[in-house]
Amino acid sequence: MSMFLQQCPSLFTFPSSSPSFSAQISVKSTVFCCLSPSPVTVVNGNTERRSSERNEIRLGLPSKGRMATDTLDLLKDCQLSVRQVNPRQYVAEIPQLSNMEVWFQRPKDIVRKLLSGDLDLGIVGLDTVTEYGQGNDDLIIAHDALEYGDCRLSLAIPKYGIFENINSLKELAQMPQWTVQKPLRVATGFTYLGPKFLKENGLKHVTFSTADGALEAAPAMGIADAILDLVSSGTTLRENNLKEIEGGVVLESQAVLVASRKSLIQRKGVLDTTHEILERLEAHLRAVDQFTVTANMRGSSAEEVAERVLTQPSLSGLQGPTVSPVFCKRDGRVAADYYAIVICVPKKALYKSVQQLRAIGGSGVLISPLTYIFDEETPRWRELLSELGL
Ligand SMILES: Nc1ncnc2c1ncn2[C@@H]1O[C@H](COP(=O)(O)OP(=O)(O)OP(=O)(O)O)[C@@H](O)[C@H]1O
Ligand SMILES: O=P(O)(O)OC[C@H]1O[C@H](OP(=O)(O)OP(=O)(O)O)[C@H](O)[C@@H]1O
Ligand SMILES: [Mg+2]
Repeated sequence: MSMFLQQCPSLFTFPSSSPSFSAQISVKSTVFCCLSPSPVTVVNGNTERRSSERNEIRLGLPSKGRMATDTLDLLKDCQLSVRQVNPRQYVAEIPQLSNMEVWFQRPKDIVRKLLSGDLDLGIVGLDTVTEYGQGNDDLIIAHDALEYGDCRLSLAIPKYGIFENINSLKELAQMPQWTVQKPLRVATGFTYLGPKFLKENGLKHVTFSTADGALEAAPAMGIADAILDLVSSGTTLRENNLKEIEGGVVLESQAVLVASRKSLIQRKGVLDTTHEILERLEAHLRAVDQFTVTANMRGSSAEEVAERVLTQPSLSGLQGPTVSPVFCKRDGRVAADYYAIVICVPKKALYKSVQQLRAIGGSGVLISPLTYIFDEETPRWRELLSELGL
């Protein structure tokens, strides 16, 4: 059967039974159409083979785009380096984690494949999980703050024309211009979250169009009145004469570790592997921007030195200072005139800490970066178990 590429305009109505909300999504996209009279079902994920037939644990990582490198860097920093034979090969391994397959996929496909049971774990932006997960209960955010890929999904309108004095979502909603015949036209790649957000915020007459990128051009091209897209530095909006408005942020996003509830509960080894990944992520992320500071201090006893250290606000460390005697031999006798103190200090307080140490008699200050901070328990592991009812 021959297949050909064709422009297929299609019209989706907003998935709502509410008659007051007249949103429609008109989607013009390039799709594969089949020369067959019978309808074709297209799925992104498992069809025939049962996902439970495999034994390996599968982690989906972004194959390209701005998340790809940062994800590999984070895993490397957690001593979970991904070993990829060559960059065009989509399967890889993490030698530290036995029975683990890494699959490189586009972020949206990671979410789809978690839902279809073809992946067990994934790292993507929260925006992608929320958009493509569509509130599906099978997706669990195991780590919600991997500290990269920061951006927000936000509504933006032109700075000029009828929008010149419009600065909030409320003002936008109250503009008399939007009617059934002439609705507010919003361009967005977020065709689930966009309509949901605007409906929840009382915008009644809205239509949506979509494109795969460069949405910021839509208002100037006359295609849309507003756009709903990701914003990070705000440069793209500014350069295209657009502005964000108060109340227009749909969600704040960053990279997250997401898991399939079914896999966590049913697939052997997934829960243990998730525990290990979570432990390493939390220990590493807690240690980022923290330094160990050691210094010597003259004193009469460990308690006296500790008291002096604790008079300084930047020197309390994680659980208070560690103070240990430094022994030396004097006149044939072993004595401790000096004490070594060890504290953990955040980068931004580093210089202040050194100043405070010196002020109370500290000398020989040594500073080294921290790799991990392992707590007694990983808070997110507790939360995950409780989410799973375990
Ligand atoms: N400007 C940005 N600053 C920071 N993070 C961003 C920014 N834009 C997107 N992201 C994050 O990176 C993720 C991937 O974005 P990226 O642009 O690489 O791929 P994409 O837009 O999903 O695909 P495409 O290659 O089709 O543009 C987004 O889902 C979001 O979480
Ligand atoms: O606030 P800023 O720092 O300017 O970033 C925002 C831009 O980044 C993303 O686009 P991307 O670079 O991914 O291009 P795309 O439109 O092709 O996806 C997003 O869609 C915005 O256009
Ligand atoms: Mg993009």
